[in-house]
Amino acid sequence: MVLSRSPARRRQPDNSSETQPDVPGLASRKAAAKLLAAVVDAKTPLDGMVDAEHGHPQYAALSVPDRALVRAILLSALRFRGTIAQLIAARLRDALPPKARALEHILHAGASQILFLDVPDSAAVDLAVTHAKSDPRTARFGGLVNGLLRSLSREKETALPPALDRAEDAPHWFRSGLEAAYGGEKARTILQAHRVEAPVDFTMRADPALWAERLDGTVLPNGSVRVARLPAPVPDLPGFTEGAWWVQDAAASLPARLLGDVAGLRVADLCAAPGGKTAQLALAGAKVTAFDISRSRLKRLRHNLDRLGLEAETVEADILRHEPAELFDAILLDAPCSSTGTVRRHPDVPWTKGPEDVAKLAALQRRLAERAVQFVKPGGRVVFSNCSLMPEEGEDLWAAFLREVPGIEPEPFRADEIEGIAPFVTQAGTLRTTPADWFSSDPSVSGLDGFFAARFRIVK
Ligand SMILES: C[S@@+](CC[C@H](N)C(=O)[O-])C[C@H]1O[C@@H](n2cnc3c(N)ncnc32)[C@H](O)[C@@H]1O
Repeated sequence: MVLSRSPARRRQPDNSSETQPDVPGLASRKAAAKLLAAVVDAKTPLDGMVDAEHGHPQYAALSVPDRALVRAILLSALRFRGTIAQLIAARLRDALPPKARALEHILHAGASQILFLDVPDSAAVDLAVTHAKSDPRTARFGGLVNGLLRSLSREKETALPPALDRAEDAPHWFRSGLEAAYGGEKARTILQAHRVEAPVDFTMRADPALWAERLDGTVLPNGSVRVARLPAPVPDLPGFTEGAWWVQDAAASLPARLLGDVAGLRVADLCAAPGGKTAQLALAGAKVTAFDISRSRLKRLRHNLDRLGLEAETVEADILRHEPAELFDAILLDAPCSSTGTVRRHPDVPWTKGPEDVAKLAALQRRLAERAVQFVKPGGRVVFSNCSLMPEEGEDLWAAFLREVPGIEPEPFRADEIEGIAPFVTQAGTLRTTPADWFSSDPSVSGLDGFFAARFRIVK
């Protein structure tokens, strides 16, 4: 079915939803389209907008179940953005005009529900139509929204599988970056993994086997426990209140361990919040000082450590300016990055970031890594890490750092340092994980966050 846009009508737009605020389900659909616009058009990260306390007002005004629905609509709309765009385009005679942004977001939010969510198609269509009619920018497209989404609902069984095969669900800059870094085949596996919600990994204070049983998970080679889908919100799971574990992707648990035996050492965690790696270092017996530039994130770190019954000194500071009173025995620098390694959890990342952000963040990381050198005693170790998949923030940055920064020498990782890491240790002795790693026949328990890590020692 091919639809064309209906001609503009003279009559005033129907603002019925403004005057009928209690059309059930309408507020959540409006919030979904609004937040989709904020991500795609204004490049606003989703996390802040769906924050329980400080989220977008339209989101914050919703009930808890409606918020969950909005998040689900957005996650699918972003994970399958190319597929949805292709299925919409196939049902239009003319491409949507570039200015029809509001209409595009209503269609994408509606299609996300019809194709990927357990929402009755009729409700998804009717609410999208009501939404379109209620907005002066889209009021005249009510008929188009109705026809297009109904056609999608009728034809989805046959239309979706080939569209999934054909469509590219990531923007060009991101796909080409992955292809250049990992080659076509691995890039495709990574992009495929990005369509599936990541499993949840836990780092245990002790006894992973016992907790794997209690949480209905499995113990991974590195000792993390993996659960495909949580049966309840994290604070309601067994072990939360007593601080038996914390949520941490298995790949994110590796950098702190690659500092080696830190028992009794003074260790600085230079970009520490919210504190997953600080907790590991404290648990391993280090005397940890956790630095972070963000007061609110440090507050979260302290809250997390309190729950876990672990201790660390916390310092709110910009480490580009801060001068340590005393040098440390070892440093962990888990630097701010493009977060392109966490797309399974944050499918907005490829749409809110671009190559210019990667370049800026790589430059910042280089400055932070140079500062790290100033925090550590001669002979001390530094592990640098981040959750980016882009070599500009990883392998390339590391090669330039080694060439250009005096007074350091690399300390390559060994394949047997931590059980299970052998496949991730590169020829250069760095660590590289991707969502295509630890891939099994069941995608819901496969993959790792994308991480880069490297280690050096101060020789001055
Ligand atoms: C990737 S996150 C760290 C995650 C943390 N290591 C963990 O495992 O939970 C990066 C952190 O760096 C902090 N940060 C960014 N620039 C900084 C700076 N100049 N000085 C100190 N902290 C900084 C951010 O506030 C953020 O909390």
